[in-house]
Amino acid sequence: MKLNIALLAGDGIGPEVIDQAVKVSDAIAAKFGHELTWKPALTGAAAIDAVGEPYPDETHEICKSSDAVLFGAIGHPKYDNDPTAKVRPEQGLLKMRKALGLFANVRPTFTFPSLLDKSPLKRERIEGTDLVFLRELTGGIYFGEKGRRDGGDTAFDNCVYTKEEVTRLAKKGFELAMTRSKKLCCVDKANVLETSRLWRETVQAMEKDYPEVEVAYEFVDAVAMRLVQWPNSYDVLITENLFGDILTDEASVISGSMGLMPSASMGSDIALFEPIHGSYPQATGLNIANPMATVLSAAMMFESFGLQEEGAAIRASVNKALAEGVVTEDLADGGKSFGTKEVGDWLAANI
Ligand SMILES: NC(=O)c1ccc[n+]([C@@H]2O[C@H](COP(=O)([O-])OP(=O)(O)OC[C@H]3O[C@@H](n4cnc5c(N)ncnc54)[C@H](O)[C@@H]3O)[C@@H](O)[C@H]2O)c1
Ligand SMILES: CC(C)[C@H](C(=O)O)[C@@H](O)C(=O)O
Ligand SMILES: [Mg+2]
Repeated sequence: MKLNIALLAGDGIGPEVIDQAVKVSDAIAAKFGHELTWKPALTGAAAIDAVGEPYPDETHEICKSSDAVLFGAIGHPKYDNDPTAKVRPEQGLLKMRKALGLFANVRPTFTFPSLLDKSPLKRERIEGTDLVFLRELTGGIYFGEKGRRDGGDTAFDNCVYTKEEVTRLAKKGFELAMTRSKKLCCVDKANVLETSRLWRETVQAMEKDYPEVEVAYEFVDAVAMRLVQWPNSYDVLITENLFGDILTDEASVISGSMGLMPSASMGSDIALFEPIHGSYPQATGLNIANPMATVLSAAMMFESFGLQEEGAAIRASVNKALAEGVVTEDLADGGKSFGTKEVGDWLAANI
C-alpha cells in the first residue's frame, strides 16, 4: 500500500517520540512491502515561533491531502505560565481537530502482561482491563463561547452540545460495543448539567436501534472512582470532551504510564493518531520520554487501513520490549532504563 502521512511532531518531547514512531513504521513498511511518504508540517509552539500561528494553513493543506496524520504533542511552559497569552499552542490542536472534523477520539486503556505489577493499582484490580473511551472531541466546553466581563474579573466558558453531535458520537459507541462485549456506558453529569441531560436523552432514544447493547448511565464523579476501583467492569464508554480528557489521563495509571497510551481521532474523512500525553516539557531533549504511546498510535494507524498484521507486529514488538525490560525510566522502577531513541531502535529492530 502507498500511504502519505502528515507528520506533526510539535513541541517538547513531540519530535523525539515521533522519530521513534517513524522508525518503527518504516520497519513495518520494509517488512510488509508498503511505501510510506512522510509529510512534515509545523504545529504548536514551534509553528508560533516560525510563522506566528499554531496551526498554519499550509499545515492544514498537508493534513487534508494526506491519508492520515501522525501527531506528537504540543505545548510549551512559556504559554502555560502566561495566562494572558493570546496566541497559544493548544489553540492549534483544537483548530486542527475542528478543521479536520475529528469528532470521535478513540482512547483505549489496556494492560500489558509484564507490567501488571508495575501499576500503582493492585494486580487483581487491573488484570484483564480492556476498555475504550470514545471522547467527543469537537464540541462542549472546549468550543463554546468564552470570555471575560466585569472588567476582566468574571470569566465564562460555555458548554454547548447539539443532538447531532451527541448522536454521531454515540452511534460510534454503539457500533463499537456491538463488535466487543455489547456493553456501553454513557458517562455524564445529568443530575446537574443540561448538556448532560441532552446526552442521556439522546442515547436513551438510540437504545432501541441496538437492542443487544446493554447501556449503563453513570455520573462522571462516580466513574472517576470506579475506573480505578473496578476498571475491568467497563468496556466501551462514551462521554463529552472535558470528561473524556480527564478520565483518560486517570485511566493511563492502570496501564502503568502515561507514556503508553495511544489514541485515534476519527472524522468522516481523515483520521489522526496521537499519544494521549502532552509535550512533557521537563523531559525535552533528555532522551528519557517513553515513545511507546506514539509507536502504538502508529499501530492504530496501520489498523485503520485494514493492515491488522502490521498493527499486530508493532504491538508484539512493544510487548516483547516490555517483557525484556527494554523500557524508559518511567517504567524502570529506578532500575536499568533505556533512552527514547534506544527503545525506538530496539522496537524497529524487532519488527
Ligand atoms: N495532545 C497534546 O498535544 C497535549 C496533551 C496534554 C497536554 N499537552 C500540553 O503539554 C504540556 C505539558 O502538560 P502536562 O505536564 O499537564 O501533561 P503531559 O502529558 O505532558 O505530562 C504529564 C506527566 O505525564 C508523564 N508523561 C507524559 N508523557 C510521557 C512520556 N512519553 N513518557 C513518560 N512519561 C510521560 C510525565 O510524568 C509528565 O510529568 C502543556 O503545555 C499541555 O497543554 C498537550
Ligand atoms: C492540550 C489539550 C488541548 C488537549 C485536550 O485537552 O484535548 C490534551 O490534554 C489532550 O488530551 O489531547
Ligand atoms: Mg489531555
